[in-house]
Amino acid sequence: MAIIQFPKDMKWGVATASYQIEGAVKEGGRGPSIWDTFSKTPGKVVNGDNGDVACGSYYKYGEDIEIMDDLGVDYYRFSVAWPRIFPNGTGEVNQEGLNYYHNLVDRLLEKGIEPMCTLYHWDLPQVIQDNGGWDNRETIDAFVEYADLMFKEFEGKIKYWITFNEPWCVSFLSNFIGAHAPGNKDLQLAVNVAHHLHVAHGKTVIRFRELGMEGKIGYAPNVEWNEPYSDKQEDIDACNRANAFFIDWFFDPVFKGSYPQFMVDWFATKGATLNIQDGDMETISQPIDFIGINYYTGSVGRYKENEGLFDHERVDTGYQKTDIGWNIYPEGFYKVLTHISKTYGDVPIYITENGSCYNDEPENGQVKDERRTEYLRQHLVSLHRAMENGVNIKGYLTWSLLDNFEWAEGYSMRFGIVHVNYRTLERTKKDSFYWYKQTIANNFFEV
Ligand SMILES: CCOCCOc1ccc(-c2cn(C[C@@H]3NC[C@@H](O)[C@H]3O)nn2)cc1
Repeated sequence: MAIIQFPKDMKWGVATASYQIEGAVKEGGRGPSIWDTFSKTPGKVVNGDNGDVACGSYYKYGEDIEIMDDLGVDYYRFSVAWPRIFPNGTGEVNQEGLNYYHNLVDRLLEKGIEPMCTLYHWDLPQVIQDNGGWDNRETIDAFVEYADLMFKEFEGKIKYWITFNEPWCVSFLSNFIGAHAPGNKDLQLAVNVAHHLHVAHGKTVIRFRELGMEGKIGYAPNVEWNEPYSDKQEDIDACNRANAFFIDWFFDPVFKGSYPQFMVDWFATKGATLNIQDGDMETISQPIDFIGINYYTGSVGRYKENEGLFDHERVDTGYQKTDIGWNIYPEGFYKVLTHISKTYGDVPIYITENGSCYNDEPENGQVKDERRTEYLRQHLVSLHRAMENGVNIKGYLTWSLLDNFEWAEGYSMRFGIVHVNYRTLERTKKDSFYWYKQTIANNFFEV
């Protein structure tokens, strides 16, 4: 048996998001979000599921925190629902919404758990969407107004801030592929949205610095790794494009102050151009304190003319898959982390999401989810290997604490280390929960 030992200052945690766990969508003064609209649109979400109740965490957050206390986490990454704070997106502030998050944060701090707050995890106020959403540059300032209020309100309590979760999902998945809210299918729109998210991120970092806030700020892109099927240049180029879709497009503006030219040119051939205003790139590339990396999967890929957006196809080389159909590819975790470190420097990295979908159900009060434990084990081995190779990893937060509303998959797909009965809202700690608890306590595990 080998021991995988993590550094003494390694931080461990769990992650969730507001629309996926809170429920109480019409309570506490909350206004509607685009996910309330999208989930109620027939055909958009499996089984017509929605976040009306979810895990009931608006009322059960105390129980969730007791579970986290038992788990022994250092950090809890959650998101704030913008429409709980500004029901109409801007203007009048909803004190009940602020009170909810104060109660949550205060309870976390009582337990010695560090809150890591995501300001935007996809639940855009519907009123903002009605005014053009992220395609409208006015939304940038609306977001900065929201962030400014949150910084001031939670000063001294929240010390880790994430501006945007997975800008690739907010832009391309939601406005080009159309699988997530608001469900547009327009490449130019998606490119506009991505740019406006970047500008909003940069302006928020500037505001954070102007306020002289104690704490750290970053953002949390989702990445995958596409490995060339062969050493043929066309396969390498195709995978470079696929990787740039998730990585370069969202890292270069922040860390280099420019978009990757080969991708700008490629998008131009597809009819999508960048609409950059004076000062935008300087705004976007404000130095940040950390970056959150969300990694789930990857693939071997190769060139295929006229296939998809990038003349690129995934090759099924026999990787096992999770219950949501994603490849189990721990090698890709190591490769993407070493690529990011080599390309963008020594920026402190928190793994803000990594986890797997397995739909095991309780039997006699136990959930035997050995496959999830094996996924965790394999990916933590890759993480450790990346750290041994110099990648500046500060912490690991698994997705997710709870089974929850998995967007277009609804409640059909379970990512939690704790099972949720969506009829009774009963929580059941899975076997993976106990393995993760032991790993956190030991700061090592055996392979
Ligand atoms: C080519 C067509 O493809 C259609 C679907 O394409 C995707 C891609 C990626 C995802 C996806 C979902 N998650 C997990 C979430 N991360 C944030 C948190 O809220 C988790 O619930 N990460 N990526 C979904 C769908």
